[in-house]
Amino acid sequence: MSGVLLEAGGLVKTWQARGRQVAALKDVSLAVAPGETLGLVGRSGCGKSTLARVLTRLTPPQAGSIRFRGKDWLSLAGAGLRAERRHMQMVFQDPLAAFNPRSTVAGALADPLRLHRLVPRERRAARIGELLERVGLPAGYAARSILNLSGGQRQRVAIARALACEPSLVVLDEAVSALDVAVRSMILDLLVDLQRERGLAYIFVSHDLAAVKAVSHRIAVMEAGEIVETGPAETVVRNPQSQAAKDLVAAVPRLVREGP
Ligand SMILES: Nc1ncnc2c1ncn2[C@@H]1O[C@H](COP(=O)(O)OP(=O)(O)OP(=O)(O)O)[C@@H](O)[C@H]1O
Repeated sequence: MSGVLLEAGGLVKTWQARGRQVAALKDVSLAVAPGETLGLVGRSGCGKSTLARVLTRLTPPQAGSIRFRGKDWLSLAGAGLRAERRHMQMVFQDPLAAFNPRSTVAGALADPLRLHRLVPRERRAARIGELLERVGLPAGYAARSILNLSGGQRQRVAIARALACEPSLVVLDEAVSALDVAVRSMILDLLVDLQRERGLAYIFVSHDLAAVKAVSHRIAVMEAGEIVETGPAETVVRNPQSQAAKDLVAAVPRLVREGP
């Protein structure tokens, strides 16, 4: 893990809501190395999703800079942006919202392969089968409707779709929060395996410190639109410095705090 894959500085995002201004990001800076997982944790409303959306360019910030893979990410446009986008993928809490619900699994996975011309047409079906098997689903699931999958299976398809793009960074926003505990730990194991295998970096956004600690190398703690603490995951959990981190740590079971 050397060098910097993503570097954001001075991000500011203020939402306008019914005549009111909400400062969701006040002056946020962070960096992620290749192959690293940065956990982003904080209580509801602190600005985590806004930060994920700004980093993935779903929402423009009012100020700040982002360098990704050595390029000025916020100034890319047109074909340059389309080409670069595949390197940063996002997985949301509710994958149904990210898929066309009328699509089959194969359709959902074929889109990025076609769009980014990643495999020739005649190899597409085989690649879809490989991707499904890699995330722990039978290749035969390709023919199923997205609607006929469980939440955990849908999240596996969302991960497969991100992988199809061969990204360097995947931003996961509450990606396991809606899953039951057993499925959640299987998906977390899958994410860690994929990272080891492919050198992927993750930004893992969650309000759940236990899940964040399970996968993160470093943790950034957010509070009211600011990152108030960043450090190695073990250090933040064992010896939190900010009040926000102390509150999060106090809310998780002792076993998680003290680790194996
Ligand atoms: N599209 C929007 N329009 C107006 N205000 C918004 C919008 N999105 C977020 N906000 C506001 O910005 C603040 C930060 O919200 P955000 O969703 O980023 O926080 P969060 O930490 O991800 O919270 P949660 O875990 O509850 O999703 C909140 O006060 C929220 O109400």
